[in-house]
Amino acid sequence: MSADTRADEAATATGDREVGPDDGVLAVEGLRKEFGGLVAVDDLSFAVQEQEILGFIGPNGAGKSTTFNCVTGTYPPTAGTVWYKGEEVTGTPPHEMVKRGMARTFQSFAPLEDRSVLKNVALSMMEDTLVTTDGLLGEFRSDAREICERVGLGDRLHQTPAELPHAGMLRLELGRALGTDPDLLLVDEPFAGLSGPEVESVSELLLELRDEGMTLVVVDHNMRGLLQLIDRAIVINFGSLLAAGTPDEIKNNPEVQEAYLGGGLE
Ligand SMILES: Nc1ncnc2c1ncn2[C@@H]1O[C@H](COP(=O)(O)OP(=O)(O)OP(=O)(O)O)[C@@H](O)[C@H]1O
Repeated sequence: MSADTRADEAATATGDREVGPDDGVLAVEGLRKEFGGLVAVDDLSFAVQEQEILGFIGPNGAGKSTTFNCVTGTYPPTAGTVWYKGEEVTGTPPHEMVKRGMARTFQSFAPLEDRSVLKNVALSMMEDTLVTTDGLLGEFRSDAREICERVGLGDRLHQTPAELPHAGMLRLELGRALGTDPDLLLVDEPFAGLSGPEVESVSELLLELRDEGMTLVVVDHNMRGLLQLIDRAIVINFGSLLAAGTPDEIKNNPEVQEAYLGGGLE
């Protein structure tokens, strides 16, 4: 990353400069989301560069999921602008954002419980196809199998979600998102409940996706896992931007340490 880009990002992070449509593959300016009297996200601006892995960090209730929900069209923002690939997409509904190449995973898994792993992934690939017969699903089956293998579920194709261990559910959630063939993937807590080796394995998969051209935004509470994975992070607290920088800059930022852990980021 050039010194100019870094300086620009620093200016953005401190609110010295407005974010615009050309600032990244995803650009967000002045995002605000209110729920009744509660301000969950307050004047948040950031940009995500193509093919980077951006960490999205903040304590519980900081507004991370709400930001994801506003960016992906699940919630209409109260104010602010979202651009994706240079086009304004503020308030565009989720199915339209998926068509434009943006996918997300959820903290709470919602696969179709009565369908196999393979069918769950195949169904995510069908987009607007309004047919759910096994015959039509068959067209998607070989690509779905490849995705299942990719996310480490190649030996569990015919199991139902209920038969999967926690890490398997997480992999299925990733598989269902990959089934939509995204250019930008927002990943909500990919490491939650995973063992050390599982964190490493999921990290490797996310890095591979990035190396193949995908852009990723990743939220997680596992700071150690996250800081090893990401190129850059933004930190929010009480819905507002607190800091932006490289993993080292984030680790050494006293405000971040204070807000996130009450000092001492490991
Ligand atoms: N649908 C909603 N209705 C009302 N309040 C909401 C809603 N969604 C989120 N909030 C509130 O908005 C604030 C931000 O929540 P959000 O889930 O975005 O935080 P978060 O950073 O993702 O937290 P966590 O790490 O615990 O998932 C919280 O105070 C939360 O209670």
